[in-house]
Amino acid sequence: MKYFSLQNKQHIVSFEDAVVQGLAPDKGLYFPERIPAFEKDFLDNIEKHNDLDIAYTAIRSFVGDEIPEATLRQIIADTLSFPFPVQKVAGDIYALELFHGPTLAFKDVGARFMAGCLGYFRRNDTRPVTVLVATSGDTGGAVAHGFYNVPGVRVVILYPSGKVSTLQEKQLTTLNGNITALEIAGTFDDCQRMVKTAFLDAELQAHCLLTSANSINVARWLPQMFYYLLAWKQLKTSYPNVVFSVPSGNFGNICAGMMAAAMGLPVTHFVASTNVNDTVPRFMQTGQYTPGQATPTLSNAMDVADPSNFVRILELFSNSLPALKEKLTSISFDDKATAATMEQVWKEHQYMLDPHGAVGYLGLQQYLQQTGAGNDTAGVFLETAHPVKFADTAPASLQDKIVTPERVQSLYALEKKAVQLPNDYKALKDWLTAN
Ligand SMILES: N[C@@H](CCOP(=O)(O)O)C(=O)O
Repeated sequence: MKYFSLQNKQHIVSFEDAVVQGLAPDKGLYFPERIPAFEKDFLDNIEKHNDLDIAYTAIRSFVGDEIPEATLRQIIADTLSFPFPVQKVAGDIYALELFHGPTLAFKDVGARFMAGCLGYFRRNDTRPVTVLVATSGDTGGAVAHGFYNVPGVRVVILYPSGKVSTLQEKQLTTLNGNITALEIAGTFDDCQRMVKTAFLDAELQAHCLLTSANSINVARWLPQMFYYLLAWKQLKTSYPNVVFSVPSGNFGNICAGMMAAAMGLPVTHFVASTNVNDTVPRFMQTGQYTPGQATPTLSNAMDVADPSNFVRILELFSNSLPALKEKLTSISFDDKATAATMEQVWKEHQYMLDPHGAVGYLGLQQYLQQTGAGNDTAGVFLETAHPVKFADTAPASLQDKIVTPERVQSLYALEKKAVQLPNDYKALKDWLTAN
């Protein structure tokens, strides 16, 4: 499989180059040259396959022969070492729980898969690589954990000061070792812009080898397809149809699901549920893509005004808005609705939503009501993070009911270590050059 830059289709690279570079030199995201199709027999019998085989079947065409089968299978086994259960919440509504990994968010899958691929590609290379990553909350912790102590790799995480939760900040700032956190006086979009500018800076590139671990990197983006296949495996024998509602910020997760659908996974419809950072819902209505400034919300990991991966979604639909509308609906919800839904779902169904899951639940409910879907349709919202990550901003009535998983209990006592930087690319460049 080869990959082309979405800024210039003539710029074509291997999977390895796409992973190691992260972003094309023209700032374009890489996109696969062709969309492979799942075999009918595989989809018809998906429930008979184990999770590792499903993931291998989904990803192998994208990797081609650039990683030997046994190594790729091992990377997948290391990536998927925790469960991805579909939990019934009410009637035909299900939560696909993606928070059972080490950092309690769905980003663990992409971060671990990418760390495995990068480790393989750099096995004979002694030059250190710097993984540069921008986070609005969850990516940073997952990347820090996934790349912690990986030889020859140093991770630099940019996060918006005062805009991540207490636990998210602890996950980013307490590992130390090969992980450094830069606390930027700006928004996530500012952090993402600084990271993308660094990839275009030839002078900096000559000084240090840089790659990205945001979902702009194909090895972070594509393994997110696994969630949708693993959910379908659990639901297929009970439902002919499935609708996924995906809490969306940088749109990598939903874009991976839509890639799986383009490969043949029978998904009836996708709902991209956002908070008030509604660039995509507005685009779907008006055809105008006008990102403004991000607004801080309860679902902070989705506080993204200019989602990087939306161009990939457009590419999947040959940039046709009418074609995209056939498969995707996008709806935004404010914090008032989010908090009220968290309280209501707990009261009525004893299911503890996190704010991102609550936005996903709201989008699903609205879409199913509007379309009058019957009980032959499983409605699945993605529970992308554990509620404890947002315990400090959860409605007061829920705070003492949120259980802290053992694997993060010790984090609260650890000391935060972060370097404060202004919202200014030159400050980042100077820091990277000096360090
Ligand atoms: N929601 C993200 C923002 C970055 O998204 P990514 O999937 O492109 O890394 C976060 O939690 O940091």
